[in-house]
Amino acid sequence: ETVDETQDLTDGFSLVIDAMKLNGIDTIYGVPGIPITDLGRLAQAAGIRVLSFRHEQNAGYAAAIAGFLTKKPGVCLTVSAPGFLNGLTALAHATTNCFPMILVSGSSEREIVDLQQGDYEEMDQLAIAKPLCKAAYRVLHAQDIGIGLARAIRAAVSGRPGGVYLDLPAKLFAQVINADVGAKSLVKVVDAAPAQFPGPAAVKRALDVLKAAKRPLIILGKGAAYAQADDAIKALVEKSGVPFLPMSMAKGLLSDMHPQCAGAARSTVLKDSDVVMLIGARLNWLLSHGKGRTWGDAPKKFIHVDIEPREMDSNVEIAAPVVGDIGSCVEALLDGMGGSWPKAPADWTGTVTAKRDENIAKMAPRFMNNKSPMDYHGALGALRTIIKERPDTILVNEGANTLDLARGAIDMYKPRKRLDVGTWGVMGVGMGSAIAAAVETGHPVLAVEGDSAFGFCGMEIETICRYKLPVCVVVFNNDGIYRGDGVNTGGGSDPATTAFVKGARYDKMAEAFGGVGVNATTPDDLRRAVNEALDSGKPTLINAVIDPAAGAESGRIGNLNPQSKLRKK
Ligand SMILES: Cc1ncc(Cn2c(C)c(CCOP(=O)(O)OP(=O)(O)O)sc2=O)c(N)n1
Ligand SMILES: Nc1ncnc2c1ncn2[C@@H]1O[C@H](COP(=O)(O)OP(=O)(O)O)[C@@H](O)[C@H]1O
Ligand SMILES: [Mg+2]
Repeated sequence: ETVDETQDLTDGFSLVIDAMKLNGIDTIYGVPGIPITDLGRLAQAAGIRVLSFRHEQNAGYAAAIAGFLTKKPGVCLTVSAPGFLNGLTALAHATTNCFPMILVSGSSEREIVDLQQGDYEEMDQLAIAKPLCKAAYRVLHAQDIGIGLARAIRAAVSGRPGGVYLDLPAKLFAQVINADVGAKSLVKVVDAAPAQFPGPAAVKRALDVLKAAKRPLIILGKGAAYAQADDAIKALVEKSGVPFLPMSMAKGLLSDMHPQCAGAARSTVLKDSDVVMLIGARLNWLLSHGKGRTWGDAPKKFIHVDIEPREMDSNVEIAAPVVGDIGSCVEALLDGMGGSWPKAPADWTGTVTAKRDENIAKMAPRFMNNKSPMDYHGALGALRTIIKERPDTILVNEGANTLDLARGAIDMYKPRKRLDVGTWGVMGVGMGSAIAAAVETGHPVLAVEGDSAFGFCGMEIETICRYKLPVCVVVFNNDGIYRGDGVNTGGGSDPATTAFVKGARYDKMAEAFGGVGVNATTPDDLRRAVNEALDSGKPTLINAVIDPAAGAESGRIGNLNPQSKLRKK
């Protein structure tokens, strides 16, 4: 395009910002630096909220969770090479968890990279990103920025949501074109995530299988939470009368207190059910691949509702695949059920409810203990009460024991209020998730972190203080990974490989940045400090002292760890 200098002009910086605003992208999570420092400044000046983090991985986790919460792609902006690489973990995490996110990274000049002539932060970022995300695009000309961003948005949210990489070489930003040419080049994406309806035959087949069930179960996954088809899902569960099992980030879709919730009877319903309807949940390692002891010997029939056709038969035969977006699929199932539908057999629902109530009663006393130093259940007893009293609070959770025990201990009452490590079990998602949850929803956030998990992202406490976000972080400090009483069997002076400084005071970190720091040694201390934080909305970091001997190696998944057979007893 020749540029007519007598006319209004625009440039790459402005076109990126205009394309984002045109498509409703109002927030960017990132870390400034060459070549995108000015892009961040100009975006902020143009009214986009630009949040600067201390490490790109946390900005990426924030963008991923923003995508999960809003169904619009969360945007993470990084510098080239090292910044891009730091963002990649989050991009791969978003893709694995089906969260829509766009990693936008500045990059080096193609001519120099492709001749490997040693550019500043030289790296072929597009090639490196491709295997780790849903789609990856690079834009070389200013007039292609509009279509480039449009493609990235559609790729992120359509079909199975996921991570997308958008590569913007440094030279692109200062390119100048005529403003009218620029304006015409922008694309406002129409219907980015089109409804995808299931075939009538698939719906009928699924309902026939469900109707014939003697011991049916519905499993709700984070895809069902993401779909924001809350009323339809509730209607399906209640019309069918089938017990439901929420996966971690689907908790609260229907309250954990709902009479059909089988969360506390998980082992029973997985083992004894004869028909299982999966809604936005994969039969991956979290559900033992649909095979083995967990699922008992009785033959099972699976109904699988998912937008990704290739997910069907991924692990076990699917008797009734229902492929489409969850909202459309659940509406179609409800229509197919017509006016009246036989409730799930009473002997089955009775068995499930009895088992659930028995397990809840067994656990109850453990949450009442007032031990000091606290054990997990004593500390969680304080927190579960607070979430029950404050159901709008968003709960962020990571760790091993801190994650596994909190998942079952803290009931959730509303959809998309529990944000945790997701499918990979990656440590370090906590602070980014907490920041995005506060920014995107305005609700107060309670982040319950193992001390090791917190260590991966703890520097973002400064970010939380800087933006004055209503985030209360509770570090379950058991002096280590899994436990704090490990021993260096080599007899040297080094501590055990899983140990941390004994009696560390994480709360003092908050004071460094003007936040509130509290050291809590009893459940009452913890309850008081969290309530004060949630009432004040002030950034707060609570060091909850947990008994170093209270945890189990790798929480609930120790069986995944290979053990040496030759190890001396
Ligand atoms: C990025 C990363 N590194 C390491 C791990 C391995 N890992 C690690 C390091 C965990 C931390 C557990 O310690 P914690 O202090 O966070 O929790 P508890 O001590 O309460 O169990 S849980 C876990 O799977 C991981 N999942 N992700
Ligand atoms: N809008 C949607 N409609 C249908 N399926 C969806 C939608 N969004 C995500 N999914 C699907 O939801 C599933 C989420 O599964 P998973 O991450 O394993 O959940 P969980 O770990 O909670 O069981 C993925 O297979 C994904 O394709
Ligand atoms: Mg720990």
